[in-house]
Amino acid sequence: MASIIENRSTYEEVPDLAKKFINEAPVETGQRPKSKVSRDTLVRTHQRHLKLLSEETEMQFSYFGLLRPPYVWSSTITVAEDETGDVARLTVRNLEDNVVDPIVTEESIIAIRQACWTRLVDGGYHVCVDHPSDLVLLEADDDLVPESWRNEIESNPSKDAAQCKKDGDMMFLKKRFRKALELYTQGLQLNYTDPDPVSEIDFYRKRCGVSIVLLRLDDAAKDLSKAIATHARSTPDLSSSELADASVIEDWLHNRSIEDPLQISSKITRPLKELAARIKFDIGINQPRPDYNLPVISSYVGPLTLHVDAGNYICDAEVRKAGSHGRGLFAKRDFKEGDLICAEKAFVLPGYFLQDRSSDCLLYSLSDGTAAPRPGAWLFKELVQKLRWNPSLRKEFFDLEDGGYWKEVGWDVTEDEEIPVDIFRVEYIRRFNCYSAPTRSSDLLNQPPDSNPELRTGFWTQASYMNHSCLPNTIRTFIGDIRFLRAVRDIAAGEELTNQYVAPDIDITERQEKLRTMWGFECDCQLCGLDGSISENLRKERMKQFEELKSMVMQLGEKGPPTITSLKKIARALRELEALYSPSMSDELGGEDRYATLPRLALVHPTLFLTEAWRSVKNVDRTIEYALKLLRNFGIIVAIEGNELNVEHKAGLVNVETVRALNYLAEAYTSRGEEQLAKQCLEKAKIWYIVITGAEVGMEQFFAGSS
Ligand SMILES: C[S@@+](CC[C@H](N)C(=O)[O-])C[C@H]1O[C@@H](n2cnc3c(N)ncnc32)[C@H](O)[C@@H]1O
Repeated sequence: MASIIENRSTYEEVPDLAKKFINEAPVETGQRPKSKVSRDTLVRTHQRHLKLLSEETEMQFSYFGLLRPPYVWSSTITVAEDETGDVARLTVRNLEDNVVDPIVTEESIIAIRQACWTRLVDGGYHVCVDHPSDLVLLEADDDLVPESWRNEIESNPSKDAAQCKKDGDMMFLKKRFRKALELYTQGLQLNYTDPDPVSEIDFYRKRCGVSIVLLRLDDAAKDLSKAIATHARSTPDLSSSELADASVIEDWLHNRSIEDPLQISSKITRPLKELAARIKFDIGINQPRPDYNLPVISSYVGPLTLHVDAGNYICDAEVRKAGSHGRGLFAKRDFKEGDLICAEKAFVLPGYFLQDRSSDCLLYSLSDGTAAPRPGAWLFKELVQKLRWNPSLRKEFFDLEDGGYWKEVGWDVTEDEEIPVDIFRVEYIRRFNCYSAPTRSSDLLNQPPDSNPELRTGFWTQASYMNHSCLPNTIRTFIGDIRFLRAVRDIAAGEELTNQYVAPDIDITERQEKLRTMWGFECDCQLCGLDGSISENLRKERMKQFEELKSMVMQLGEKGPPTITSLKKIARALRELEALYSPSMSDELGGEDRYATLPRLALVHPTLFLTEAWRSVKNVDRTIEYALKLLRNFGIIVAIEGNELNVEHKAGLVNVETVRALNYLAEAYTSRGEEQLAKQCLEKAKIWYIVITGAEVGMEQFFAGSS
């Protein structure tokens, strides 16, 4: 047990030092501290840190890293003493703490479960609480509070229920949400002594609103159920209805259905109805059909308005065993190219961009030395909090892939037991299953090729069951916090749905290395099977020629608009590289065209360059030739018979470049007067546009001038 004797400060330790202390810890485990820093020294140092933080200067401590204030997000550090007068630094990690609404305030009395000490370089000691539920704030009259401290504690002046409500409202306005909760709870207790249903409903409603803000959805659902049941019991028409039973309402709030068979929404007042809608949305509603007004959703989404009020449509895909790949997501019905297969709202999506390198927070894994910068750390923290406060959401989350962690260290949790929120397990699940997402996938189309698009990292539960393929049959896109999954080609019921975790590197060795280190597997898709079966010599030769071509292209780019001679030179070099994929030129391809329907990744970039270059010099025939080659190198085989365009891509990659290639073809066919072919190219390009952006939004501008 410890008492907070000094105001808070937050900062981080250098992870390597923390690791060193952990390694040395066994020698001192179970002992009382050997050396002590005096209370005065500790408080003085802490005050210096606080001053530095408030002055917003950079700090260089002997045992802390070079950091910028404020460090409120990852851990909270303060000074505490126990009843014997021993003083130590106290670090609490993963607490939903912030400066405006602090949890551990000055003079708080806390009990720590499984308190453990580590030694600091200045000889002082450090109590560390890793799991937020290991820290309990005690009330002044709690039996655990030492006798000697009780006399010093001022007792709370007694209030009546009306005063509690007023003070709670004030705290809510000041964003002191936890204090508001406390006051509403106190008010409710006082209300029991002199029951008044109107006041009771009001307290439950207010407490429910605060819990929603704090993402404590289970608590919010409990309070709203009680508010509705009290309302029903005190309304003559409803007093003997099912609405008077709070457990019926609670089940309805949790059942994820859009159905309302008891007409609960229409029988309650508007404020209660709005809270019910909020809770159901936040827990997750599943709708049976893929009907979304995408232009409207897209229009109000922005960096500060990521959260979309829409239900999930996830019912036409199911989780099943996927052979050696563990579990996977499978189509429950046939889908046509371009169809929406799933739409899912994020379980958690914090607002930080991955590019935000001002790392005032780092999530450091002492076990494998990996470090996640601020957006990853923030995602982890929000996951911990959401799971901690909402036991109803845990089963779904903890069923996900954790790389075998829980199997190794965990135990069987029975149905009636609460699943523990093991923070290491949360972190493993985060690492294997998070996705990066733009605000809107269509925004990415307008960015220059080498720009660094603004992405966030978030977590979608159903998406977490999807396995990777370098030649996927679906593409995921985002509008705000909703993830859409569309079919790249026709998919039959029962087929596994795959997507690309990352775009494949040209070289198979690099490709597999990335998948192995980040997700612990090697890809066995058709392309990896073939690329992996050819000799190292041929692979190296391809890469060598690719690099040479790339530098030719770059040099040309620096010299201004290309000349016809220079383009012909690059086209010659490209033919040599093409030969390395051709059956006739290579014994090891065995005379067979093994790449006949597969992407030839090393050829993609030079072909793209030549397509755009021929278009820029207005050579229509060459533009058509190279646009078709570009599609072919992405594994998309286009056959033209008369006026008919036939596009086959069972193992092809659809992306912005292939949409552009079709657009260039449409343009070129139009200028040759082959309107029918142009129309078919454009129709296909428009379907693929929706596949790669999620919606038709922005399509007109993208294709402007080519129809
Ligand atoms: C996002 S989860 C996908 C769902 C996972 N298969 C499961 O059973 O929960 C990612 C993990 O799935 C496995 N995985 C995904 N794609 C795979 C593939 N192409 N081959 C083998 N394993 C794969 C890897 O273990 C990876 O870490």
